[in-house]
Amino acid sequence: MSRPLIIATRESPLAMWQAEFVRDALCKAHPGLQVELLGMTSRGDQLLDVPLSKVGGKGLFVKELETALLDGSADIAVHSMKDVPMEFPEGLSLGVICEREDPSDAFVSNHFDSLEALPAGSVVGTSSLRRECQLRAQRPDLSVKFLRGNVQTRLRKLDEGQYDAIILATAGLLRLEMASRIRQRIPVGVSLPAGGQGAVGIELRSDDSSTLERLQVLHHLATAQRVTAERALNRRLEGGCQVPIACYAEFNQAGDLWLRGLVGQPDGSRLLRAEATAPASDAEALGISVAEDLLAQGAGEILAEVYGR
Ligand SMILES: NCc1[nH]cc(CCC(=O)O)c1CC(=O)O
Repeated sequence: MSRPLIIATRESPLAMWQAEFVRDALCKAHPGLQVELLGMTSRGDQLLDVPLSKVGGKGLFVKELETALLDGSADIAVHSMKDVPMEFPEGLSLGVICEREDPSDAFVSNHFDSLEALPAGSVVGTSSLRRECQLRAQRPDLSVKFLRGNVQTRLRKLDEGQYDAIILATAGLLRLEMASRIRQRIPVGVSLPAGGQGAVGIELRSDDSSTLERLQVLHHLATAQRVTAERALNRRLEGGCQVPIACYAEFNQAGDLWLRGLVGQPDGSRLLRAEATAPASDAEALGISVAEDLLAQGAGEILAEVYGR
């Protein structure tokens, strides 16, 4: 019997769901293949004290899941694409991108049906500058309050009455079987999502071609092309998910990629928007050109101010 394929995963409910989804799909596609989960308790955004110089890189730090991939204790790591940094440690790469779930932001409230229905002065919870700047631009009469924690923690804070409404990713709620919590899927034109939102990606050792081959059944080309354009925009703007940058690519009726991007002042006083279309084969160039359009409008100053805080 061949040795099992091991998935390194964080132990939050959403991370576990995604790892189990990949495990189940692999087991179904490859009868007889054993797939095991290796849970890692520490938080994903905690950097380990393992300088990349040890594994051949320079000055970067790898996260715990990636350490497990590099030292061979696991074979793959499953990520929400919107949380995946642009650069990978040497020796690791993104193997496949799975089919995207609903990319929208969700309006969640125990008292109101939609963003539009919120009375003036309502308190809305989010910790995302991207959501905050778009919210404030449309509804300067609302009070946006910081909200942190995983999906469950955020919902608990809502239920305790600390907020009138909160904004979460629709995809996370659907995966956690909390669709009934969604009062409104906010149209992407109203709250432009984060690059990669709703898509799951799989990281593995770059030289592990047999695992990559097994993963191919999970690869979704159209999603990968869309996310490639979005990530190219983020990379050009040096953005992660801690910045007021939104971008979203979809296919238009002509079959081309249509990418919309946005950079906003967190207080909502200024929102820069740009968009363009290109064939999917030019996804990368499309992301760069929309980013450069935003930079030409002054995105650099907004981002420099945010990074400087
Ligand atoms: N930053 C946290 C995070 N990373 C991915 C998701 C949701 C699922 C997804 O986008 O795939 C969430 C929660 C949220 O933003 O509400």
